Amino acid sequence: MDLSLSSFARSSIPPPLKSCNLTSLSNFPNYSFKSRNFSLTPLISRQNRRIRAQYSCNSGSGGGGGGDDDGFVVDEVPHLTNFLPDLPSYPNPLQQNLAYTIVKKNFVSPEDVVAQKIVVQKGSPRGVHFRRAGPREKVYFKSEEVRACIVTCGGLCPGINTVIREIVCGLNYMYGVHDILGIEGGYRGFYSKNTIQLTPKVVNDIHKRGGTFLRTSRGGHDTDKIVDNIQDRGINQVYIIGGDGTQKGAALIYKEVEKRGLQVAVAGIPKTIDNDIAVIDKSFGFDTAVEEAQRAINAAHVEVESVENGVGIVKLMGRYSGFIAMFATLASRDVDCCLIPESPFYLEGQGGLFEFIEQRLKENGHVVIVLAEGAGQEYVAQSMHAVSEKDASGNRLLLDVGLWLSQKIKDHFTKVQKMAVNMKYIDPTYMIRAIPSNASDNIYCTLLAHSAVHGAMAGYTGFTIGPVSSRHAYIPIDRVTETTKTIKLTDRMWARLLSSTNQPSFLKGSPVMQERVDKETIEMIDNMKITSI
Ligand SMILES: Nc1ncnc2c1ncn2[C@@H]1O[C@H](COP(=O)(O)OP(=O)(O)OP(=O)(O)O)[C@@H](O)[C@H]1O
Ligand SMILES: O=P(O)(O)OC[C@H]1O[C@](O)(CO)[C@@H](O)[C@@H]1O
Ligand SMILES: [Mg+2]
Repeated sequence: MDLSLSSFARSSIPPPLKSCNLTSLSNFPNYSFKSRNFSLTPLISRQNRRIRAQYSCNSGSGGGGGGDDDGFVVDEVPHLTNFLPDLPSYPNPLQQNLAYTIVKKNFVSPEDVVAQKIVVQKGSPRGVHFRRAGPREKVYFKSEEVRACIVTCGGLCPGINTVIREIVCGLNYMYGVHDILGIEGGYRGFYSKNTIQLTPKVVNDIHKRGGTFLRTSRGGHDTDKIVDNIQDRGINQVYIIGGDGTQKGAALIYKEVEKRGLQVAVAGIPKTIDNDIAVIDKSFGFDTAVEEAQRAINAAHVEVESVENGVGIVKLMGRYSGFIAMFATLASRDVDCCLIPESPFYLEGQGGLFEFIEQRLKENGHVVIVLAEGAGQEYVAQSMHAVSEKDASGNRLLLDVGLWLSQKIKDHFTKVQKMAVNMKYIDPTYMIRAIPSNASDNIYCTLLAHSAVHGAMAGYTGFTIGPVSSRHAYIPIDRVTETTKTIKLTDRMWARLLSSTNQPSFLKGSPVMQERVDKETIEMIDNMKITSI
């Protein structure tokens, strides 16, 4: 009997919850629970995807249940059997795999889920959970019948090649799948290019190189043409590596595949140097990027320390989210000020950037500023009277805030303050993105790739893989695309940064900031004197 959560979802029978003390449940004779009076109501929402099992444990005087509603929610990933109910399953070939036979618990239990929030309060709802990633006892593909393909889309990021390599090797070595195609040059490669055959030998060394072995592109997503091509080529597993835009494209592919009733598993592997993908803890390549950024910050620091009134500016990537800038700043300790898209800043007057620079120059003789590329875009656009341009995927092309800020600082100090500054502007953005992944990212990429392979073989589809609260989980694609992850100015991490650099918070005097952050927070930060300069 299939005890997987998807089978519960399909049959509207909620999963057995070990946390509720139940004795028996006559409605569900196949499951035994330990408790007395119990009633149970499954609620299905979010297009039948999110399964909410509401448990009422009426156990009298504090009988140890989870309260009236313990708010346990599973954010369900689609399964091929949702639209192909007669699909046969097979024993997982990993049962015969030498490496896996010695593992104590070979397969992930179907009931294992990962909690999105791990910090909880007594009595609070148990919250959203995702299906835990890993190999399942049953698979829905015969290895010799699998024809997989891999595509990479969007910008570069350290580690893409490791993910490609590990999908190929994982499919080969764990599942005996030998037919794997590389789609070249992003989504448009499906319908405009020949494929390349990928074998462990072909991909053996690629993790040592930056970039993507399969090449990439922006734009060119045509769902019908892509799915026609998948169908024509007899592809039944699609591995799609890319950022938010790519994952939106993957969701459309999955929906079209479902509409056509094809036995095709669609697996998304989130990639973004900006670390702006929602739900997952961190994206691969991010650590490598932060580490590489240290070299640029260090260079800026060495330069400005060696001259009089040295002002170093380092521009890092981060279109809408300043994660690289924030973490690189926190890691370095040589940075005086970090500017990110989420926190509007201003230059002139009390509490402004110029005042802060002047003070640091007087105190230390130099200042280092780390700037995310998406910061201050509104000012640059105003001063350059620039027309907003877009790339092939529809992303707004950013103006060079680093050049703009360098000029503004030079002008201010020379003309207004009559004080010459020694400006050193470093733009290492592409250098940080184009390198191979470091050791820990390599391990992370391996886990992602293997989890994607296990998920597709187990018949899941329309899913993205990633760590949630430090455990790898299968997440419905639209959960990761519905919002962009940004730095919360009211979170403790940003407070850590402010108290480490002692930079202005720009809360006072910035109408935009006052709109974003509530009055109470402004007062609280003021009282904490983080803004004091
Ligand atoms: N809303 C969408 N629907 C379908 N396809 C999309 C959508 N947005 C983007 N795409 C496609 O996804 C691919 C990559 O998108 P994009 O260039 O925005 O990069 P990305 O995946 O967001 O990665 P990153 O921003 O990290 O570089 C492109 O081929 C683009 O056509
Ligand atoms: O110049 P490209 O390749 O379009 O990429 C630039 C953009 O890609 C990103 O690195 C996201 O992948 C952004 O930070 C950056 O703005
Ligand atoms: Mg994107």
